[in-house]
Amino acid sequence: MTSPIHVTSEIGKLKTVMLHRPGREIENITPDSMERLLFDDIPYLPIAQEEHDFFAQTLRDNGAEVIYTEDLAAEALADEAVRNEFIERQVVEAGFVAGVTHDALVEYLKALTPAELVTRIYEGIRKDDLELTILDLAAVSENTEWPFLMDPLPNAYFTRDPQASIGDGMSVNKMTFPARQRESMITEYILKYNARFAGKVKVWRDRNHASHIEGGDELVLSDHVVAIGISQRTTADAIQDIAKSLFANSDYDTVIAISIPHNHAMMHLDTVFTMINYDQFTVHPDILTEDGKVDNWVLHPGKDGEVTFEHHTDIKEVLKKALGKSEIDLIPTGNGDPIVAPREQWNDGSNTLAIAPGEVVTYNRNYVSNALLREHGILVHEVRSSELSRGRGGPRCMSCPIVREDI
Ligand SMILES: NC(=[NH2+])NCCC[C@H](N)C(=O)O
Repeated sequence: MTSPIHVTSEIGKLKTVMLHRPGREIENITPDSMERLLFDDIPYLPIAQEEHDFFAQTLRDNGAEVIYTEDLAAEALADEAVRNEFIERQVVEAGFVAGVTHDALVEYLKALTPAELVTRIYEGIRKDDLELTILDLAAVSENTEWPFLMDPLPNAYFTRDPQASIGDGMSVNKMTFPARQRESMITEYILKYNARFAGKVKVWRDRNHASHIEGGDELVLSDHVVAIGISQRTTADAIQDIAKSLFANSDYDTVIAISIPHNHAMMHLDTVFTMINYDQFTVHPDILTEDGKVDNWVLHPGKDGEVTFEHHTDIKEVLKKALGKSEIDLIPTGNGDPIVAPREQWNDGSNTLAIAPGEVVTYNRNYVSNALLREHGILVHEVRSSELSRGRGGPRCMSCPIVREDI
């Protein structure tokens, strides 16, 4: 069985990548819901779509096949029984376990075609989409001011996070905030029922867990080393859990767990640290102490399926050893300037997507970081970023590599 997924590094030439084109879900954000929906502003959709199309075209122009979650999901949900099960689970996870509202939502969604269903799940379902009469007590308590019964999923264009390709398999993630949790159910159905993936993909860890992990924290450094952020979104126990599964079922034998601040600006490891070449990384200076240290733990297979772990602080030394390099070049976001670095990090200046060793896609607005990358010999393709950046994610967040060439 050859897997349709193959990602053994962050930097191997990108062959297939999964994106989601932002849709009307973006317009279903309001000032009141913004924080809960994990946005800092409301992007202007037509421009966000133009910017996203430009991003997709940049990837295609450089040899990548671009596939869209919305298309994969619609294909996966072609069968009526599968679709009905998906609808039931989406409605339950949106908080309607039974009762009048549950039934009305299920009925409404069942009348849609697969493509419409997927679009509506992303956009959210408003009360006034349904003809609802309040007939039971549960429906009375569900009748809040908020116009949506099922919230929009505006973060879906950050396809990096609900799942992560590692080697020939995936981790399908239990996400941290309710605003995003239903996103990874879409991945689950794609892997299970889309002909491209069905029956061919190993799942290292599924979404049926209490502890959470998100793809922005999962960095594939080589064919046997992954780095995972201990962050606002990824817990240490989830890391230990996926490490055990990788050690038991794959060629991975090293997990470097890197501790980063738990805040919105740096919600994932890939907002402060990315791999861009065999021996080059971007790093936001604020995660390092003055002498360049950061708490990290190196996990290896132990006895009886357990894992061993050692504490380190010298990340350069850890990377050198894990990757077998004599030097590691850490390139600071915003050239380490105390104003430029946090400004450019906020707009994802550290969130570079490597499309080949030493070749990256970045947002054009982070011009100080981009100039520095070029000085360090990196080939930089800039993409437009006025609206997309308002969701607090950059080129790495907006892409889920499915196939990369081995390095
Ligand atoms: N891989 C990433 N850094 N993703 C960024 C996700 C941003 C999104 N608004 C969230 O808070 O979830």
